[in-house]
Amino acid sequence: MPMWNIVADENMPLVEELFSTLGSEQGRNNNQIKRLAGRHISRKDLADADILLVRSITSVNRQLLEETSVKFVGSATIGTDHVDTKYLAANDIKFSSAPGCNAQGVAEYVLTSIAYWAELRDRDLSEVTVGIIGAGNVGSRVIKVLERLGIRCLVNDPPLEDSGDARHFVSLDRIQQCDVVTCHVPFTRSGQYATYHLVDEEFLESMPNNSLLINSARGAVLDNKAAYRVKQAGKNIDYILDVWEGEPEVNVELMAKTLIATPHIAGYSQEGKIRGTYQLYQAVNQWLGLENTIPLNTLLPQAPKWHWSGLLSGLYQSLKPYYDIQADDKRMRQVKTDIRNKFDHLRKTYPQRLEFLDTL
Ligand SMILES: NC(=O)C1=CN([C@@H]2O[C@H](COP(=O)(O)OP(=O)(O)OC[C@H]3O[C@@H](n4cnc5c(N)ncnc54)[C@H](O)[C@@H]3O)[C@@H](O)[C@H]2O)C=CC1
Ligand SMILES: O=C(O)C(=O)[C@H](O)COP(=O)(O)O
Repeated sequence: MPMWNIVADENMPLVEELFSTLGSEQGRNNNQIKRLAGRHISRKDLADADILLVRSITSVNRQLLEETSVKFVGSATIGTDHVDTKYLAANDIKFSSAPGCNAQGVAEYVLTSIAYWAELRDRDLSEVTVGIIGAGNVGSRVIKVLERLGIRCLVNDPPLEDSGDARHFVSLDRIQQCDVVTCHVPFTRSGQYATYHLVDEEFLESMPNNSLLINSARGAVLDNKAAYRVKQAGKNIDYILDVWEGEPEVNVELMAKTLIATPHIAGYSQEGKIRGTYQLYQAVNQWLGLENTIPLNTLLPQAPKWHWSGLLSGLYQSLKPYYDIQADDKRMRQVKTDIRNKFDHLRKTYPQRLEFLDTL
């Protein structure tokens, strides 16, 4: 008789290794693990499930969970906009996500993006100012990396500023004037700090000529239609987009106008995915009052690290052997038709990528 019935997204690494013997120290084992495609997990699949482990493509809400036996939901992701946390709380279903798990992967994506843009547009990064919107786990890491290289950063984060965070923040209007803007906010539709279309037509029009906008937060933080219109009208601005409004749908007209287009893989380092599953293993253990018997460091790959040289000229070429963002862009552009149905496949078959920055 299995102890726990677990349903997990098929793209989550190490679930069997971490969860199949969970509870065995109490003489319980043989948990049953069912792996399913995240976008197709249905209420029927969860009829007898105790634990549901998802990634960002499963909408977790009443429609999915009502009349199921799920008692714990874990999302091996930073973002939680796919989860109706109010519904879970009201129905006594424990929820845990994986804050910060892939923040380093995103920071490395952003660093590489900026380095690529600077090389292509012949920009001296010591004279460039980067505006960061959102200074949580990802944004803070981006700031650390860029400042360590001597690149000037300005930061906007009204929720943190209002909470009394002592760091120096600037207004969104000031961010609009930066040479590079990069978004690291959660997706929220309502409330004082809603981020839906935070970067809209007016914002893009206000950005200086020859500037760069990076969105690796959530698609709808950027008004995709407005981004297309602004570019179509002749504005001299570059876009590097990892996330798309309405994924797995992609606005292919906008994609054609990007400098780099990727299929929501900014955080897809091997380590980031492993940390995501591991954080859920820790959370389930805590929920059950069990010890974490498997240490994280036994699961992480030992990746070669890039040497911080402090040299900004030639930065992209020095990073490229560690992370080739142009190859990611090429994979996405090779999809000529029906990208909606190929988006998940691009992500599922994403080549192994290792983190290349040492401890920050
Ligand atoms: N493309 C990818 O592969 C990945 C994307 N993400 C996205 O990045 C987002 C940010 O991740 P973390 O930094 O780890 O989250 P976090 O929760 O640590 O930080 C988010 C920050 O945004 C700030 N914020 C909220 N509303 C804001 C607003 N209206 N204006 C300015 N700042 C605002 C918050 O105060 C907070 O400091 C996630 O919610 C997720 O959507 C995260 C990981 C991977
Ligand atoms: O952690 C997040 O937030 C992300 O955006 C993830 O990188 C998304 O990856 P999937 O959960 O969609 O595989």
